[in-house]
Amino acid sequence: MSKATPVLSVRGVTRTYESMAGPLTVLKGVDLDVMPGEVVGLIGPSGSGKSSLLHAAGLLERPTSGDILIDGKDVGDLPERARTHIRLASIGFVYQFHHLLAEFDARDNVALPLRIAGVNQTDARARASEVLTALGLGERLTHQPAQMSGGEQQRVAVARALANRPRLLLADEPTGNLDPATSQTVFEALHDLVKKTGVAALIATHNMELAGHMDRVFALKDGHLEERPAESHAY
Ligand SMILES: Nc1ncnc2c1ncn2[C@@H]1O[C@H](COP(=O)(O)OP(=O)(O)OP(=O)(O)O)[C@@H](O)[C@H]1O
Repeated sequence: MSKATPVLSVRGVTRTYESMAGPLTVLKGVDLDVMPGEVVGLIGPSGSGKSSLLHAAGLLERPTSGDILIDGKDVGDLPERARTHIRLASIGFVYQFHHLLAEFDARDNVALPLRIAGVNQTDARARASEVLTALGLGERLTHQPAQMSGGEQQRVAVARALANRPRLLLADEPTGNLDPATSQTVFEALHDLVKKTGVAALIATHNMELAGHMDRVFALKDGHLEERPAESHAY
């Protein structure tokens, strides 16, 4: 039986920034595979390079060296247009701050990227409603961000990232702005949907309680990834 292909493969990735004090290498040869339906946690102190790794994995930046493979395909040598296409079609992002559009309701915030991807209004709204309902927001479809709690707003951001049915979900401190109980609710909703849809998820977090519920956890230390022993007890 052939082994499944990872959705994301990071191979020997390095990232060096030029700074006033000289070159700063934050990633020193990172290897990581994330499989379909897997939730992988990325931990490490502030400045250890978590966002740098997510930006490389999300094709937002090119690593200094090493390869990024999406569904087994090396995307490093592709022109920017092709990388943008893969990003729009296959990768969803969730950030610490939701960046929802204030004048749009929940459904239209989620439908917007689908409209940009060419889905018609009726279908985009139907799919947005479906994902929002799956995240427990069926009663909030026509609420604007200001009419929702922080946790609800962040679940809308998760719905927006997943509405296009991406292969890969990248989240940078998705619950960093929420209180512990709300963090847990948002994470549970995200985790549940990842497991249902089979998307591969890589989630940077400072929240060790949440990290304990992920399938595997890696710590970034001195530019390298170290796997942390599983203490996970799945939801
Ligand atoms: N564009 C840049 N130019 C120069 N240095 C940068 C740049 N981006 C990041 N850095 C530096 O690289 C290091 C890693 O940053 P990064 O944002 O990846 O860390 P992080 O682990 O995500 O931190 P945090 O948990 O605070 O978000 C930091 O020291 C940061 O100052």
